[in-house]
Amino acid sequence: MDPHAPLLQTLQTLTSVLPEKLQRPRIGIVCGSGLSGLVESFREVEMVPYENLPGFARSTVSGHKSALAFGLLGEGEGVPVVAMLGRFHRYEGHDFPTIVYPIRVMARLGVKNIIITNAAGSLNPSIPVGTIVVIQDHLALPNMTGSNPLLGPPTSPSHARFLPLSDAYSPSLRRLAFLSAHKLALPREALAEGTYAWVCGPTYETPAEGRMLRHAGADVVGMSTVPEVVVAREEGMNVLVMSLVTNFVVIPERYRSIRDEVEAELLGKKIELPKEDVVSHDEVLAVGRQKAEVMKKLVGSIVELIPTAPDLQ
Ligand SMILES: O=P(O)(O)O[C@H]1O[C@H](CO)[C@@H](O)[C@H]1O
Ligand code: HPA
Repeated sequence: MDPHAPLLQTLQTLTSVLPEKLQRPRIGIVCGSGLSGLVESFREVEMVPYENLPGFARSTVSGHKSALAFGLLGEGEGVPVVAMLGRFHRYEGHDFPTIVYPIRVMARLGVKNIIITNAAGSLNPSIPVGTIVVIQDHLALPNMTGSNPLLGPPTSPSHARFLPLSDAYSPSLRRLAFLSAHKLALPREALAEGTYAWVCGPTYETPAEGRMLRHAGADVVGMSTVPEVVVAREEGMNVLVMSLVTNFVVIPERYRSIRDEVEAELLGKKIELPKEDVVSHDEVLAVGRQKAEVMKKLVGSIVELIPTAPDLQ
């Protein structure tokens, strides 16, 4: 896809269907697997299906809708926001310009701060299922091995050819996440800080892959987000990422030994086997549903605080 061609048409379509007060959202939100319910706290919502928007693909993953939601969030007049109800993943077969197209649209609508959510597996024994991890850094094997979302000519002459990512995750926005958790009286363990590993998917990790990512310093792993972060940074946005831990990545301390089992069997002995978990997308969506309310409140509170932070304007 030529990423430039439809941008103007997309913007014209949005201007023609949206009331004026929703046309310049200040904050963008990306809803992860099972997290599209974030839109329930918006007021004066206008939904624009992706199929009506030139340049937009359709999401094919359950737990992801296919619409942009515009609305007002927070007390008083409310802050104009736009949310992606459904994102695009590389494993769906979308190319990178398509995956990040909605982020480029948000940037042209005037979004300066973006809150990206996702569902992720925990690699860290001290980060249990249900925790919301405020991402401080990422580990992107695809970026390092030839599948970087910025491959190819820059989409604008104003974009840096070599984008620094050491400052990708805004400390000011991360601060607002923890302040919000305090304001909402969430228990301390509801939130954690950590590093997100991006894998292509759609396979979940083997134990050896999970172990490698853990040893490499990742706390959670998922199949999205990093392309959006990279492009949001290229477009000059401040980025906050919050991962909801929906499952543990299976990393057994030692492998079940089939040889031991056979040898024991031959000696007439029985070996007690530990139960081995297998992750499923249904499990991922179920935890999303359980934690929808907390995530909604947290995002709502952060959105309300952003206009009060001078360095985020
Ligand atoms: O990252 P999001 O879109 O929240 O979804 C996560 O959940 C799916 C796997 O269950 C994958 O798409 C993974 O990336
Ligand atoms: N691995 C990769 N992506 C995921 C996982 C996981 O365990 N859980 C949710 N998204």
